Amino acid sequence: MTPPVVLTIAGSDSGGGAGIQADLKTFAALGAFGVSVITAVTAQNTLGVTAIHPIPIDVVAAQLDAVLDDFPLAAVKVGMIGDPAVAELILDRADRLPNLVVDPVLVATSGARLAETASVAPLVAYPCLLTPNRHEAAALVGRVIETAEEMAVAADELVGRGARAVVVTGSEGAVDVLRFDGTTEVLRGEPVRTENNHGSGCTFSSAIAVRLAAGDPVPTAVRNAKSYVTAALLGGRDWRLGDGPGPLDHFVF
Ligand SMILES: Nc1ncnc2c1ncn2[C@@H]1O[C@H](COP(=O)(O)OP(=O)(O)O)[C@@H](O)[C@H]1O
Ligand SMILES: Cc1ncc(COP(=O)(O)OP(=O)(O)O)c(N)n1
Repeated sequence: MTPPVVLTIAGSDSGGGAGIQADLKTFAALGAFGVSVITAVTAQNTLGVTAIHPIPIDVVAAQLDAVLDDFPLAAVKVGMIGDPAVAELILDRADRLPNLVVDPVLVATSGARLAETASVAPLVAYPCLLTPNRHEAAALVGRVIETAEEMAVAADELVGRGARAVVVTGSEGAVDVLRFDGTTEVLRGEPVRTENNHGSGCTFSSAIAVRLAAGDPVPTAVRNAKSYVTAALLGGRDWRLGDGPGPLDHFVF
């Protein structure tokens, strides 16, 4: 059977745990055929990021047009975009990008700055499904976010700016807050005690995109994606890949 095609527009992580590499593994694990547009190449491992090379905008546009000209897309995930011109490019082609999920990647867990807040701002006002973690949401709304109540207020504010749905993720505590269609849902997952959480945000947003491609309504897609991330965190809990926070086990099933 022909699988749904899901596109990731994101940066490459040479360490394989986050970015394009995590996205394509998630797509494959969940039954989608993955295609990709690389926005930046990072030299990265589990210990940190040592170099970032943005791909020239005409090459990013050429990749996107090559994909759009040949594949029927069922969903699109956007990760690290680095350059505001990439956000403008995505907005320019947005009517051909169904089920758009935007992870406004700003800072890696290792502390490296991957993008400026201004570079993702244009996409935040587009009716996509937005998946900031607490820190990214804080950067977007301009104040510190700690509690689930503060996550809910921030999600509501971001929906007010134009997003179709917003999930603010809470990392290790496994409490996420979804704001969609006028309602707020607090998702309480199983907190996994693990060092290996590199790429959890990329994996979560990619899994949402696959589930939307499969036809799940937004709340179901988010819940299913959260279950997948929990399973992948549990699967990789005891392995050692690199000396820092390692990747998830995307193929836990
Ligand atoms: N240790 C953990 N146990 C259970 N769920 C986790 C854990 N760490 C992250 N998650 C979940 O992973 C998903 C991605 O969130 P998060 O880690 O906050 O993203 P990011 O990598 O962008 O910081 C969310 O659903 C979050 O609740
Ligand atoms: C190339 C690239 N893109 C995104 C990230 C951030 O990924 P995320 O899933 O938020 O994971 P952590 O960095 O928080 O582990 C990245 N590091 N590299």
